[in-house]
Amino acid sequence: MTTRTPLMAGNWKMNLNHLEAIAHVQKLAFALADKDYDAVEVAVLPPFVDLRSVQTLVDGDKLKIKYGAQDISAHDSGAYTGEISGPMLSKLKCTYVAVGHSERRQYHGETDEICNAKVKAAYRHGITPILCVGEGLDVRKAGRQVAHTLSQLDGGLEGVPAEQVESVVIAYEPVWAIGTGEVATPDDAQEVCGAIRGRLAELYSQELADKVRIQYGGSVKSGNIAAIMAQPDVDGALIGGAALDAEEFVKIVRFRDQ
Ligand SMILES: O=C(CO)COP(=O)(O)O
Repeated sequence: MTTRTPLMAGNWKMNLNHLEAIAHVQKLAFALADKDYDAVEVAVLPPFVDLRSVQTLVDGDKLKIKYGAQDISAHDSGAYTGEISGPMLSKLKCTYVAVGHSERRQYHGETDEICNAKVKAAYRHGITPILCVGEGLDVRKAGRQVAHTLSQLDGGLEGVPAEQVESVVIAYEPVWAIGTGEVATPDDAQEVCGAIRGRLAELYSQELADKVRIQYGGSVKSGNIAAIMAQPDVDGALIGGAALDAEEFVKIVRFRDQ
């Protein structure tokens, strides 16, 4: 059985300008100790305009915090007004990029095909995609959460070779649990995260599936993270609101102490 280092990633969404970003990362760096990073990988996903400031801070102070973007263009350059490309993100040394967050799917019409092109764009430029999947409330009520989420997984990874997929991060974020305070139960999280690993084993191999980190996201807080992390197929969290409070985020990183 492969040991997977949990990944705690803060998705700041459209919060914190570049000055606030510096102050926030400094707070995290001050609070986190070397031993925290031995047990957990810590990452932040700030808005695009903050990335240069975060990079300068992380590089200059040799911080162990990783960072990445919240989106990537499927295209590498050209007439795509408002888009940010893989080459731009890799030049800023982004480790991660979120792909297909439910807010992008919902408000920006991102389909599985678009997400798939973005996953491929990330890999073309050495950036690890965090592919976000998860069902809305109607699908959950109909009991179709596993089928729905696996079809987003299939669509997002279509044609991506095993040597790339083994490094992918999958974030299971049930839409009804995002920003609502309505956290999925640990069993709900395990049901779908376990099914995702099962599908990866079917599509690729058990060995590959055992390497892939699967995060849970949706109203994660210091008070519920330990129970979620106790599930065998949950390898970290994608944290929205609670990641904007440095103290709370550090407590989540230290979930073993909760
Ligand atoms: O969407 C999320 C992270 O990507 C979850 O957001 P909340 O933690 O605010 O529910």
